[in-house]
Amino acid sequence: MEDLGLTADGAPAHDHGSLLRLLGRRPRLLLVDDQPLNIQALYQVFSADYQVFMSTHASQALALCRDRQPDLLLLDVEMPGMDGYELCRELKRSPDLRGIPVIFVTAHQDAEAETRGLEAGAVDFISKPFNAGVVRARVKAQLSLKLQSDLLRRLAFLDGLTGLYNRRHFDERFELEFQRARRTGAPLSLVLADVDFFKRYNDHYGHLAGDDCLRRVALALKDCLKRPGDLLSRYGGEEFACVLPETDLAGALAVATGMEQAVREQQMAHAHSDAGAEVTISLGVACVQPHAGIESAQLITTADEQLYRAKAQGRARACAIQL
Ligand SMILES: Nc1nc2c(ncn2[C@@H]2O[C@H](COP(=O)(O)OP(=O)(O)OP(=O)(O)O)[C@@H](O)[C@H]2O)c(=O)[nH]1
Repeated sequence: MEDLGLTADGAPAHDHGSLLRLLGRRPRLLLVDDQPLNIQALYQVFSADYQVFMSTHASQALALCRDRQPDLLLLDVEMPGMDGYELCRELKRSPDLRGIPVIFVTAHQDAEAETRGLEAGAVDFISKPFNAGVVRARVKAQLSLKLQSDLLRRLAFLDGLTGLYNRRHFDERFELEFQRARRTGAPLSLVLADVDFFKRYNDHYGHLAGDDCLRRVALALKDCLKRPGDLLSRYGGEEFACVLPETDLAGALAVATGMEQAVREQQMAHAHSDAGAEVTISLGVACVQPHAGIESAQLITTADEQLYRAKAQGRARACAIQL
């Protein structure tokens, strides 16, 4: 199961080591200074622990931010063309880039320059000539804050039990995919899956075993998805939703059938199911080629009706319909 970055007491990880472990790669640092010698000095401080990118022009640095998504920016103030303040303001205006913390490293020592930098959106201000230990410690402190805020943002969209995306994220992405499909004319499919006789499972095996069962179902479902655009989420208690962009009815039904099989193959004993000796799921599939006269909610209602039909027909199966 995916590491959600939670400590034993359920709080998000906050120490630098755990945050780096969760990041799973070396942090990316962008150095921007029009003087190559200054860049070189900073490079020597950071190259052992960071993946370092360098730029001597603010406009080039902006493009690098888009391409490489650095975790932190060390920025000089004085540069020909766009200066550091402007670059910082530009970053903070961009929804995709404003999360990158900026630290100014500058020969300016006065409070006015520092205030300007902080007002432009920087998180810290270091005067040159710098002390290597101090710069390293300040970068580490700001990087920890940035990684922790990334982690919190991620957790806000994840389900704590299964590690899948939660309902909130599903709602957002589903609407987005629906609008995208309406623009492109591509088919969009939705699969709703529900564990059969799960109340009886909980009653017989206990709630903790029920939780384990949901985790295993989640993993089995996840393994059935191969395309990067597919989105699986925990939709409700024992219900899962899967959005399949650019997927027609036949494709979606194939995915749903694979999911039904994958869960059955887990062979989790269910002594009180009328659908078999093991845990099974029922699935409802709906596909639409969105057009002006149709709302996203209709796709959900229709998939739900198909799920109901699968339950009524004896469970452990998928029912599908084209809208
Ligand atoms: N262990 C556990 N149980 C949950 C969780 N969320 C929902 N449930 C339980 O899931 C059960 C769902 O029961 P029902 O909606 O009656 O459906 P069902 O028993 O699966 O029956 P059918 O859907 O008709 O096959 C309820 O008992 C909920 O308490 C959870 O996070 N963990």
